[in-house]
Amino acid sequence: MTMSDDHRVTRAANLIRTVLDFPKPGIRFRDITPLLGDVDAFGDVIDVMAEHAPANASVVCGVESRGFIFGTPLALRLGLGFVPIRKPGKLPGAVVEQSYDLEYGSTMLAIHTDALHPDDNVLLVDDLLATGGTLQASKRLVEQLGATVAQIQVVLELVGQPGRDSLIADGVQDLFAMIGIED
Ligand SMILES: O=P(O)(O)OC[C@H]1O[C@H](OP(=O)(O)OP(=O)(O)O)[C@H](O)[C@@H]1O
Ligand SMILES: Nc1ncnc2[nH]cnc12
Repeated sequence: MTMSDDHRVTRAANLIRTVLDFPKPGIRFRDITPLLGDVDAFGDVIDVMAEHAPANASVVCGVESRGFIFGTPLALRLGLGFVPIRKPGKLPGAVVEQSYDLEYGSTMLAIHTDALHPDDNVLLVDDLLATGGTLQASKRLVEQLGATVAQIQVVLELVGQPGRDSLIADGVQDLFAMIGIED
């Protein structure tokens, strides 16, 4: 069965709204808020993510801020702890940081240095994969702490953007993207 044969995935995909020229001219913004507002569809998305999670995952890491929306319920569903990867200046303890480029800008991400152990197998979660810059930086943060990325999950992949290829070139072997949208 492909993902598009799963009525749960089809319904979720139909609840993603496209907003033209947000936040900058030329960007087709994929807005997940209609999906989040539908409790059945939102619950289905977490179910499908949990069904695809690797059995050896020891912790879920989610990327601020939309990665938190999917990463925290997924962690609870899997019975795992959650580690936030945050934008700069937000985490109070000692951190490691990585800078990265976005489809519409450039910024940094950080993780607490004591958040992961070298034997952790991380399930890394975000809402959307576009250029891949966010998840590449996040993977580097996990690896800077000596842990391993067991799998990356995103709800939405912008097909035609370089994200998938750049993550694969970076050594990602397990990438689950629930919904692909031609960009
Ligand atoms: O693959 P990329 O080109 O890196 O783009 C994907 C990232 O962009 C968005 O986050 P954004 O930085 O807009 O922050 P937000 O989640 O706080 O809205 C999205 O939630 C992903 O994290
Ligand atoms: N086109 C897009 N829509 C929503 N979030 C994004 N993050 C990066 N690109 C995006």
